[in-house]
Amino acid sequence: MSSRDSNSLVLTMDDHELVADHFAGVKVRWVASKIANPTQPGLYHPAQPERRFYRLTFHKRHRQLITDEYLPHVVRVGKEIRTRNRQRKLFTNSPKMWSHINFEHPATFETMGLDPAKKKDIIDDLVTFTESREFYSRIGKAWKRGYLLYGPPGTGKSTMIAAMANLLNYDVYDLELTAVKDNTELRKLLIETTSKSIIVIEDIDCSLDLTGQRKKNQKWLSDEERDGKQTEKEIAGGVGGGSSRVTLSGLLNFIDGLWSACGGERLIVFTTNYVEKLDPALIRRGRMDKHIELSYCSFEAFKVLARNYLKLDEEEGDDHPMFATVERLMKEMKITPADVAENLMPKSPLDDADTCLSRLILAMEEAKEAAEMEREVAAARKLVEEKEKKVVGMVNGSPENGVAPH
Ligand SMILES: Nc1ncnc2c1ncn2[C@@H]1O[C@H](COP(=O)(O)OP(=O)(O)OP(=O)(O)O)[C@@H](O)[C@H]1O
Repeated sequence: MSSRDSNSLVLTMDDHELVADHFAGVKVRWVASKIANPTQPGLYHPAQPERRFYRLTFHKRHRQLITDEYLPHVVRVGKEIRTRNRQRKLFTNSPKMWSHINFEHPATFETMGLDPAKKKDIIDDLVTFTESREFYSRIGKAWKRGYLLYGPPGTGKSTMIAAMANLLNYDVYDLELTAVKDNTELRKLLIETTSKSIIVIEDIDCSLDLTGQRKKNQKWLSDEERDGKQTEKEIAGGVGGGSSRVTLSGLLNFIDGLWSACGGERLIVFTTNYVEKLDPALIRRGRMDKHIELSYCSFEAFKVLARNYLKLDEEEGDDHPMFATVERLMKEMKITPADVAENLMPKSPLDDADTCLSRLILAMEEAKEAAEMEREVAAARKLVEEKEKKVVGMVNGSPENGVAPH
């Protein structure tokens, strides 16, 4: 039997069935029982459901152990199982409210092309976070952690968020800031998020005007605001374009104050392709606790992808004859994990590992040539520009720019 919105099996006990359990060397017995409701259904008394319960029996000398340790243990493990089995959700914000679909992204850290040491560091950090409820409460900090994922497009930022959610069994709230009307709406949406969730703001550099300056394109400002009746500070950092007026300060307030007060186990993840564009206030430690750079594919990361995509066995997976060429090329040019993945993907049922690796090598060689060509063109252009400057300098007679005519 499966629960309403989950694919996992749910086992139940039959009436009067007995199940034995052992805890700290003590044997206990659970029996499923029920009591029929004594009231007869009638016109004014609709039929009441029977009362179902579990009877626990154990030797009386273990009473303290059972009440102090065993029962809390059962409750805790039960909650863990429920969390593990529940169907997770992907929420997106349509105007004013969250709507959701089932979250079924298959990415895991195992399948991610990432250096093993970096992978371990991130997994350890996440697992430590989830196990630190008491630590956070002892030091008086809200049980939350901020991650900043940055790097070029196609390096796995979104994939990593899915892997995080799958590792921790969290829901994902994908917050599109440009669809949020103002700070009040932002606050409302964030209060509605539940515990054990990841709140994601992708491409944060595109979502907020993080320079703290007014954007030139201020279509969303009313005439009053444009006339300066609202202070510069109030609107600074508002979302450009669209009709959103979420501000940087609104977002910071939420991260520091309100959200912290919500309690519960939450991660917030920002992603960006341009970390240097972000306001330092937004990403300082304490707000974004862990900064993770996702970059071009390393040889170690390639090996993970190759093993997964090409179904290489253990031996081949580490030392295929074509790997040496890939390793050499990776030192000479940059390729994103997304491009590696795309080239390793079989394009026909006849494609075997060698075909896919040859395709990758060809793509890398072509990209390397194109990059070299681009470099040569750029160098030639620079040379021409410098020569032009010199000529202009000579014509103008400026000693700084060229040789002054006598
Ligand atoms: N490190 C990786 N490991 C495995 N697959 C990856 C990795 N990086 C990228 N991919 C593959 O490339 C595709 C695009 O990756 P993803 O969307 O995660 O990149 P991104 O960094 O979020 O890009 P963008 O900045 O454009 O949003 C994914 O569907 C995935 O299949």
